[in-house]
Amino acid sequence: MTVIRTERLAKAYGDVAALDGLSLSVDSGELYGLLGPNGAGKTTAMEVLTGQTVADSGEAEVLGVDPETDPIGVRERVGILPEKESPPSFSTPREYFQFVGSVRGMTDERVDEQTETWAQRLSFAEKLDTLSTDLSRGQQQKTMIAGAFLHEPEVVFIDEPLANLDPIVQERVKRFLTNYREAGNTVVVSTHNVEVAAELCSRVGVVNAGELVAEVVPSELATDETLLDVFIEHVDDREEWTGDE
Ligand SMILES: Nc1ncnc2c1ncn2[C@@H]1O[C@H](COP(=O)(O)OP(=O)(O)OP(=O)(O)O)[C@@H](O)[C@H]1O
Repeated sequence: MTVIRTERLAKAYGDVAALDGLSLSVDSGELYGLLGPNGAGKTTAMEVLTGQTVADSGEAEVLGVDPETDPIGVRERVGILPEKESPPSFSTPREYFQFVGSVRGMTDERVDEQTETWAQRLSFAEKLDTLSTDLSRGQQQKTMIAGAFLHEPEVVFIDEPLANLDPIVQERVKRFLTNYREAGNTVVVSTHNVEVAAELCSRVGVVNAGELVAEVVPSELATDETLLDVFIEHVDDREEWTGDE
């Protein structure tokens, strides 16, 4: 069943075309990767799909809801991990989870349960009552990840989820995401990390200059081909510095 769909989405910021005819479709139970270079339009696509910004033209639908006409309806039903945001500096992770829980209509008991579960999953129980401003960047990221999944939404949008996490926690988050999808939920992950996309995603959409330029099922790649090969084939058309002098 299709749970996320975009049709010829376009959005410009001044003369920059952030989205330029993006069409894609994601089924329930997929861990779908949006893979693209810096500035490809991944974050803008996630923002349109979660009702945080409006496209200039084209269509978008999440769980049958149009994020342009009913942005609150979409946000009620999905989890979101934005790329650049941190938990509010004046609150502790526990308070942030209580806030998320109240917005998401969770009972206090469920919030407490989930707070303990996530603190254990990501090893930050001793930081639950520390002001966010005094947390490390990775501890803030753990708080944001837990916040996105706290109410166990059936669709979750996550932007660079592994940023700032140590390798052990990265592995735990990857395993969690795989289990979450295997339980029938849908996750869209935006990244420019090819290895993460290849390892984690059931399907990857390569986005370049605001359009979908390729789709790949990593497990079906030929043995002599990698996701990086596909990425470079479709994206590396810029005559830029290669790293050699
Ligand atoms: N609020 C904004 N105002 C002006 N330009 C913007 C704005 N947001 C995005 N852009 C531009 O739109 C383009 C797409 O940006 P976007 O953040 O969607 O890319 P991205 O694929 O998520 O990139 P990255 O991987 O670097 O995070 C870029 O050229 C960016 O500079």
